[in-house]
Amino acid sequence: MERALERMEKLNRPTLHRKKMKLEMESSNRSGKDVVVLKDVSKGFGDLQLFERVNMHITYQQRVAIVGENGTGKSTLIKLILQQLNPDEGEIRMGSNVKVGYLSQHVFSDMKDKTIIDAFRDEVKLTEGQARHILSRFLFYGYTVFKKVSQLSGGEKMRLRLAQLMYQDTNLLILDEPTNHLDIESLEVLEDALENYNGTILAVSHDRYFLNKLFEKIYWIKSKNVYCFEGNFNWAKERMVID
Ligand SMILES: Nc1ncnc2c1ncn2[C@@H]1O[C@H](COP(=O)(O)OP(=O)(O)OP(=O)(O)O)[C@@H](O)[C@H]1O
Repeated sequence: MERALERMEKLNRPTLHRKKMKLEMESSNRSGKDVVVLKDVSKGFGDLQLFERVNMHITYQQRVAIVGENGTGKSTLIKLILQQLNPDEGEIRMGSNVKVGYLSQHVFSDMKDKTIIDAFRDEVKLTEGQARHILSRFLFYGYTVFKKVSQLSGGEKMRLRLAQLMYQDTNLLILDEPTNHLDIESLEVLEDALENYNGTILAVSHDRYFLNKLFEKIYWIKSKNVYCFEGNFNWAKERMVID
């Protein structure tokens, strides 16, 4: 609540203090129209049945969010789509030429000793000058690019990972709770980047402001079912309460 108020105050300000980020996002090779299709998918762990006979259909350039109470299986659904887990039943299909970029909450565990610029250039082949120019758009100015990844806050790590994903050859971004623990400036960078992204976005989030601002289709997990709403989060919420 406090953070929501802080954000509203900031947004009501006539001018933002930082320079608006301008990204010419490359979603180079587009994917086919069908991006992710789930047909009658069921998944559980032992006695815990998470969902039964779930269907999903995500098409190119849709902004799709998965919501639901804690423990309903949102991250599990993402892991199924990423093929990190297998379904108990049903079929999961990725469309043609889908190139996934995944932003999880546990990034860079293997890159702790690298600097920001080295971690970025490991993933995106650019000269140092080009890399520094891009990193400044993600709020890493001047000598901050030489800071070690191990010293970064959660918000800084997210910005670095986002910078990598935006300049890699992806056309489907999968984001697991991307706004968790972010400061206001990092939230704005994230929102700007996603607004400008040319590909498809699939995110798990609890952040209502973020959900309403960016997403047009909601999959809501409740009581082992997944309900689909072609509208924003508030619209979906009204219908979930009525049903
Ligand atoms: N590999 C696993 N083995 C056994 N149980 C698991 C496994 N992964 C997840 N679970 C259980 O499945 C349930 C759903 O977990 P999941 O992380 O998908 O939920 P979630 O909706 O993403 O939750 P949250 O909103 O709290 O992040 C939880 O009870 C979790 O403990």
